[in-house]
Amino acid sequence: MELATYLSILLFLAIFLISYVIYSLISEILFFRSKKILHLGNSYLTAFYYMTFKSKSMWELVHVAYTKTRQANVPIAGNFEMGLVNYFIPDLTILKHILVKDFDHFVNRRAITIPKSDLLTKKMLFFMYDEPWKALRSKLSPTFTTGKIKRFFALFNASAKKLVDYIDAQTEGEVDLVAAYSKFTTDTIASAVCGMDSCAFEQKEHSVFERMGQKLQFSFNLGMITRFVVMSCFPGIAERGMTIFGDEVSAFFGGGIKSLIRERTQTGRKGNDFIQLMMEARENKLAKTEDSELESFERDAVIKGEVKGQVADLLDDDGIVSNCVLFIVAGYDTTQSLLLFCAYALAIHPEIQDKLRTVVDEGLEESGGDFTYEGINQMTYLDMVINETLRFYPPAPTMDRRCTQDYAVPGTDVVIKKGDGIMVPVLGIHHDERYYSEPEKFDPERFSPENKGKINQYAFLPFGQGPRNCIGMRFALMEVKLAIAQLVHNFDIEPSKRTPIPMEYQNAGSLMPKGGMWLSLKRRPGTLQD
Ligand code: HEM
Repeated sequence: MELATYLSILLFLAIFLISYVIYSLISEILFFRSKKILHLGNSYLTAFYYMTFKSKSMWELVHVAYTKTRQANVPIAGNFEMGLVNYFIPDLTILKHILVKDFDHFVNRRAITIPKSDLLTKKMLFFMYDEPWKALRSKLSPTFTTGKIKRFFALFNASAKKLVDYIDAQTEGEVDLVAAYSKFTTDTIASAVCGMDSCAFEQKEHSVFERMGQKLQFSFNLGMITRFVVMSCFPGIAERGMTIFGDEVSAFFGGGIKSLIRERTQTGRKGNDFIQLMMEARENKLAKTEDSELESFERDAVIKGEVKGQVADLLDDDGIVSNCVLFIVAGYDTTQSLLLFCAYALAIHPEIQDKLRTVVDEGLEESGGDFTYEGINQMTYLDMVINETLRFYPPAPTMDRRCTQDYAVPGTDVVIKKGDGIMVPVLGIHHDERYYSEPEKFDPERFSPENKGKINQYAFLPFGQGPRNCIGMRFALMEVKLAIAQLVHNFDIEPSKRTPIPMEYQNAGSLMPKGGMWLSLKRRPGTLQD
């Protein structure tokens, strides 16, 4: 091809692209203007501008959008995302309707359509819609009750002790807690979800489970973005064998979990893990939790009305594989994020750390020198510190829904159409001075027994709200409380030269520090675990 022809084609394509971008931008602006809704700007151009010229992460970008809505004092704003109308909702009354009261209009997430050939994700609760989601969620809820989580306590404690030894062996002044907590969450998840020993602490290099577990993370690399785009825009192509996490991971988890199910079915042997709980759930052997046992967060999560979906093939062996993998994915990054920011907050607030240590040490003595489930639950100040960390650094800074039936937003003229998306700006709400006085102050006292009743429940959304909330909350909180109790009991935590102050975030699926979480950890002499 001649150079001139080649250049003409390039020029034509460039003009076409620029015209398309301008056309899309104008249509987007006109769309929101006609509805009298604050337009947040084109999501791609805004992302490009802030990430390139202002070095902001995607989470700070969502915060910029939140500030815009606060300044304009509007209950709802919007933009387009991947061709989808996306409503950004900072108003707590509207959120209460969307997440709980009118949940039947917002049962689904904005999730992509998963190819039926992808073993690891095709039956994940997270990606399920409508009646099948309701059926599966109703089946899985009893696997996360207090009694079941209590059974995992000994596993969590064993992993927390390995964590202490691991950190102790590292201490050369400063430690990057990202690696330590990655091993800890891998270890707890491997044993609680699949009854496997991850060997994460035993090996200097990453163990196989750790390596495979890390490949299960949603990240914003080119490969994963491309797969998501193909799955969203060209589901037909995705159906020809495309998987989200790749074949090696599919073979590892798919093969391992299925052979465990087979072995248990043949021998009758039982395990203390989610595989076992799901096998019992599919045989209807798990008792339904009584309403009287539920806290308000869980009562709001109860699915109202008759559940029509059939669960039989959702929890077959493939279904157990998909949902084991979901628990590994959902519980890894989020839990690690909470642990990291809690350690960070304690390092930069020594007075809070001292108070927490006194509570933990006293509790430990009362329970005879080792942590117990009941003892950890009685540490009110530990609960307050974790809650304040979840407010200040929510591991999931946004969450979403998709509208399933046209919906007139109460108190406004806005009608959200079927198929439109909703974004809930959790991070922004958690730092809004309308709901928290001095929101930029890290203050666990907000969550003291006297004060916590004053917080609007829709202004505290670390685990979401309503029937689609986080099913693993109890699991995560117990695991994190134990690990933090072990940390403050065994170490003095201080900032080091490399500690990021102020904090900067990376572009990751959960809120994560940029460049690691370096802290100085000094072993306390005479600790009970010595
Ligand atoms: C600190 C740790 C965690 C945080 C902050 C967290 C947060 C969240 C949030 C915000 C959601 C969406 C809720 C909504 O849309 O209303 C969610 C969903 C979910 N989480 Fe968690 N999570 C954590 C740990 C876990 C763990 C340990 C598990 C499992 C063992 C888990 C399993 C799930 C599942 C299965 C869903 C989807 C529920 C559904 O679609 O019905 N999470 N989580």
